[in-house]
Amino acid sequence: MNAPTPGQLTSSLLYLDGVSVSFDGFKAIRGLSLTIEPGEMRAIIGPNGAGKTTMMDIITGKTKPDVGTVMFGGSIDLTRLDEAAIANLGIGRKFQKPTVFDFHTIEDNILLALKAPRTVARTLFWKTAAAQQKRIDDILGIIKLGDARERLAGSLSHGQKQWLEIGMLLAQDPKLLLVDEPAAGMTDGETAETAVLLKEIARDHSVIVVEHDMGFIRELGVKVTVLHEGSVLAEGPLDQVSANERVVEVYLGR
Ligand SMILES: Nc1ncnc2c1ncn2[C@@H]1O[C@H](COP(=O)(O)OP(=O)(O)OP(=O)(O)O)[C@@H](O)[C@H]1O
Repeated sequence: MNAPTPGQLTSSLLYLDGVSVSFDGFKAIRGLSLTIEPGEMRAIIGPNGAGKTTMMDIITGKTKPDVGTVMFGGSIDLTRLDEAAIANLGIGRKFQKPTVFDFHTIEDNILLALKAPRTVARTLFWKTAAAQQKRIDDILGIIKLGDARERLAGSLSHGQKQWLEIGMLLAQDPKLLLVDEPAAGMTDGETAETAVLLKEIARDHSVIVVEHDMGFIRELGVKVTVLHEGSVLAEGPLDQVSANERVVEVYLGR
């Protein structure tokens, strides 16, 4: 592959090439290459220890790669930026465990996220109360918690808390959302609703979802990347990667 060097343009929203990182001599990521196009939702699967979390840590700047290219928005070299600067560019991350403000209402949780300014431009944009309220209403509509807006976040089910946290991420208006195992611990009904929610969000955001729940991945209906031992083992539609012998051997057949 003719990898662009930092400073060169790529049309991909996110471009990883030849990325490696070691922890105490153990290579957790080895020669990882991955591209996400603008407006794409991608599912990432793979066995425990495949490097999924480490990959997310590299994208968000928590972990710096030893070698390799990590570019965002065509020309921004993420390896040179710290976590705060990367968040400011519009890369939002949702961890597995929901971290909402339990003693605030659902509406106030969204308001707090909206008021945590990602950029100066956004602060100005939300200066009118009416614009702010419309944005809150829109987000509550997307996460289907409009009727529960006055309830304390602490009273929500695990699944609803996950949706609220996704709403708080949306309030930050990210270009790319990284979502780690959203369906873990959810009921079947909540899992199905979460797939609908992510598909709606993916209409105007790029999304990377890490999941183990294959039924959920099937619902998403997007391209799947299988990670194994820190690099891409297979990539393509779910049916195609599910039929791959190596994928069955290292992951699906277990
Ligand atoms: N800070 C660290 N120090 C040492 N080893 C690490 C560190 N972070 C990750 N690793 C190792 O790197 C490998 C990849 O881990 P990672 O958590 O990225 O995998 P994963 O695909 O997210 O797994 P899971 O599905 O269990 O969450 C594992 O073997 C892990 O033990």
